[in-house]
Amino acid sequence: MTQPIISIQHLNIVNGGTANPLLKNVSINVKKGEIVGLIGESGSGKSLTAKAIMGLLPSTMKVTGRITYKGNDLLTLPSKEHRKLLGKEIAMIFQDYRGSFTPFIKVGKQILETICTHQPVGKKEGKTIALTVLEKMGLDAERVYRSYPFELSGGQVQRASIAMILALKPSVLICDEITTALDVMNGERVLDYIEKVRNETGCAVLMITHDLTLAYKRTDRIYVMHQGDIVEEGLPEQIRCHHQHPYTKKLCSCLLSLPENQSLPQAKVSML
Ligand SMILES: Nc1ncnc2c1ncn2[C@@H]1O[C@H](COP(=O)(O)OP(=O)(O)OP(=O)(O)O)[C@@H](O)[C@H]1O
Repeated sequence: MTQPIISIQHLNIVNGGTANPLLKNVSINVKKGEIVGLIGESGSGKSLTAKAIMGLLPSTMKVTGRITYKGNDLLTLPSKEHRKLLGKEIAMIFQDYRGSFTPFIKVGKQILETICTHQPVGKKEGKTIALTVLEKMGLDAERVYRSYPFELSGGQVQRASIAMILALKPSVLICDEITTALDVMNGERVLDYIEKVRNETGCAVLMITHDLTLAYKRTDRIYVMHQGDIVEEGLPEQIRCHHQHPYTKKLCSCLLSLPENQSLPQAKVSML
């Protein structure tokens, strides 16, 4: 059986001075080449799980358990060693993209610097990689490359920040609600490209989302999180049709109540 590339075991997080744990005994495994969904309502602990992997939790939080990556426990790894893994090996696309770029440095320069820091390439090759990924995100690559972040729309900045991370081709990619700021077509385009990168590089993807449809369509396996607990895990179809936990049932009932087969009244559409 293939071993997970990243394994979270019995992760508990308590915020200093409070009794209620924010995460309770969370265990999640992601194998090479797998896209794993982590779904749950707002505040259930999805982002804290991601931040624990990235070593980005506030120092006030007390963390126990293990997060194993290539034999290292990320929770006990010295922060200098942990930081070395970020980018090329473990990368995260954040829900809040606004901090991805420094406002007064052109987007292209920032992407190029990131690529050249993490990949053994020179500036010329780095620029070609940057332009290619920007184009894959459906952007006017040349224009975005020479723009300042404030000259772009929110969705364009988000796609440029996703391009910057995907250019690094990490072994583990964490995506935290990455399509929330995007329109449907661009969201699909970004997810298609992530799938392509996964197929080409075999990277492991942890896809955090509260969008059940996205999780069903785009992941190989799903974990359901509720109030800091993993309450269910399985294949998308198992979660959809054979769930056991009352919370998963509640989640799925929202999706299944969509009027999929209902005959809708004929609407008149006029072409302009
Ligand atoms: N810096 C912090 N200090 C104290 N509590 C925090 C902090 N960050 C998050 N929390 C708490 O931890 C819990 C889980 O938060 P988390 O951000 O992981 O939720 P989430 O599932 O990602 O939600 P969303 O889908 O809204 O992003 C919440 O109760 C939240 O209030």
